[in-house]
Amino acid sequence: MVEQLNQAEREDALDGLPDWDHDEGRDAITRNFTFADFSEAFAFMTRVALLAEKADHHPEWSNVYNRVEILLTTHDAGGLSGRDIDMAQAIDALVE
Ligand SMILES: C[C@H](O)[C@H](O)[C@H]1CNC2=NC(N)=NC(=O)C2=N1
Repeated sequence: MVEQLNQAEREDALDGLPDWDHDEGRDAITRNFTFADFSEAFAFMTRVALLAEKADHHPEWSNVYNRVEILLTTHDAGGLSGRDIDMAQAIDALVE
């Protein structure tokens, strides 16, 4: 069973992820990425896909040409969990 973050954990986690927005309706975090072209965007998605498989935690996402929109939430918990925060940090590390 995966537990949702409580309010204090949620605030701490979001403070540590300044590039991510909290979608309150979904209880999710989102970040938009823009790359030079489709090839760069898809290469990034490939790297995220490998992270997701390794963690068994998968993004909701979309891609239009050089843009990638990622939403993270934990379906098994019905909202944000530590798994989303870990995944966001790992994704951020890919683009640092
Ligand atoms: C069976 C499998 O472990 C679960 O369905 C995993 C897979 N990936 C997942 N990804 C996300 N984002 N949330 C989940 O609850 C989730 N659950």
